[in-house]
Amino acid sequence: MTVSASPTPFADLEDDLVSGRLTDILADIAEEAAQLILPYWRTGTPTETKADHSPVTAADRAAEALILERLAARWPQVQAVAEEATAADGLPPSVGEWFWLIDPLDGTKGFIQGRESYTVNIALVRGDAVLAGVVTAPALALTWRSTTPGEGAQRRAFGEAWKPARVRERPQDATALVSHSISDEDAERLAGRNGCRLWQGMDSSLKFCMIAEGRYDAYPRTGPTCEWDTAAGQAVLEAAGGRVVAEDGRPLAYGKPGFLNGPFSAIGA
Ligand SMILES: Nc1ncnc2c1ncn2[C@@H]1O[C@H](COP(=O)(O)O)[C@@H](OP(=O)(O)O)[C@H]1O
Ligand SMILES: [Mg+2]
Repeated sequence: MTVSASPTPFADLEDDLVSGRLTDILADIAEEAAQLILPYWRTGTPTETKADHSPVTAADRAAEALILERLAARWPQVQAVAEEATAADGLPPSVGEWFWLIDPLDGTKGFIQGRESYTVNIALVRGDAVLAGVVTAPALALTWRSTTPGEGAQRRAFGEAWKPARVRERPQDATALVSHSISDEDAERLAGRNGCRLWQGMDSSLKFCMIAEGRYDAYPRTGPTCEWDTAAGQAVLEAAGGRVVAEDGRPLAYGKPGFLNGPFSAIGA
């Protein structure tokens, strides 16, 4: 008698991950969300304030609803942890081995002020490690993704073919990216601590992608972020040859209490 192992509920998800189909599909979903967001940008869309005092708009909510619907249709077995659902309904009491981390609109403050660097983020986590991710910048019409594990990162302009994305060797005048929410003094200190003479402010997870494509060298962060702010960017940057390390020197881990990150440094080469 032959006994065949019954496939786990996650076998097709793993197949999609290993074949690279997963981030093909995630990229299409993120770009579809971008098309929902763009009509709200620079049109004076009303802003509400969430319980944590951070801003939210109808664009955040519409994009998240679309992403959750698309993910559930294709992979109904995978739990989703998403910024706006969490803000409305509270944190899930627990997560399974596999889960999505979704930030439908990262860099909302900049989005409201009409800046270009806001992003759509979808990442797949297994245990405490991020395995795959996609970041789309609607206003720039660009998407970055991790590919089959071990096969690098890619970037595409909307409607065009994927091209490889890779971190650069550190130049003489290495440049750090930092959040707009910190002071110039803190930016200079953090950049110096990461071996960068220069620094520039930028919103959202775009910072990870700019390092992943070899335009900048580091993104030090001491202020709090949520796991959905970093997971997709970390997957892209790691695939591109970079690292995102917590204070203990290990890769930034996921599924932590409250889905809250401590300080970290994202580093290119
Ligand atoms: N006190 C806090 N706790 C948790 N996350 C915070 C925070 N203050 C800022 N953030 C996160 O930092 C993100 C902005 O990062 P940056 O300054 O690099 O653009 C915000 O994402 P959203 O714009 O999605 O709310 C928000 O989630
Ligand atoms: Mg965010």
